[in-house]
Amino acid sequence: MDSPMLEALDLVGVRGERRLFDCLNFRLTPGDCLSVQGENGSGKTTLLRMLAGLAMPDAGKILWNGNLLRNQREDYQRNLIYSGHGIGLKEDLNAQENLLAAAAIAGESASPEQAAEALNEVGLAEHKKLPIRMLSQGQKRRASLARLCLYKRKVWILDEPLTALDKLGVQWFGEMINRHQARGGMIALTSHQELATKNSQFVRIGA
Ligand SMILES: Nc1ncnc2c1ncn2[C@@H]1O[C@H](COP(=O)(O)OP(=O)(O)OP(=O)(O)O)[C@@H](O)[C@H]1O
Repeated sequence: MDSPMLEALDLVGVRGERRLFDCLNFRLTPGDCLSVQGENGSGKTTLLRMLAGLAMPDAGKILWNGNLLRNQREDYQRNLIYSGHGIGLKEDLNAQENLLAAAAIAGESASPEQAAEALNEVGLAEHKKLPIRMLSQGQKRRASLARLCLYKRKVWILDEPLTALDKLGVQWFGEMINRHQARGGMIALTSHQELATKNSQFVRIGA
């Protein structure tokens, strides 16, 4: 297999009594962005968690490079950044410490200088030494997204990455997405806000 590929084949998601989505089919190759759309509670997070290898499909398959994702989760995780609904930061650590801890857990070697540079990129140059609990919601979101600048992974799965970002933040994030696509990265994301992306595929779930 020459280039990476993430594929869903007849994917089904069931929660409780509800069939959230049924027989979804899509394929992401380098430069592609999948935008998952739907109302609150329609199953977007459920789908993204499946694509991140964090939840099992109820039927159908997810393939990574042509093989079942569940049989190669470790390899897949090394290619993935998953950003969930929450910000996933430790409130008592500062942004730089959080970023270095996240990198260590992800098996990435990152120096304090590189972490500081990533935080500069997301506009937190002045705030990187403050405990997360002292940051605004938008600043926390930026600190959480700094991982995308710090380590290079092929697949970004992002659940509501725009939450709490201001206009400039949304613009900056859009540019980052474009750069990732131009480098051959793949993205699956959901957002209740408009985000202009290139090479987008749209999946709408729910009614
Ligand atoms: N473990 C579970 N057991 C039962 N129902 C669940 C479980 N997990 C999620 N659900 C339900 O599945 C539905 C889809 O949830 P999900 O979080 O995927 O929606 P969403 O589209 O991401 O919503 P939002 O836009 O509000 O973030 C919801 O009705 C939720 O209550």
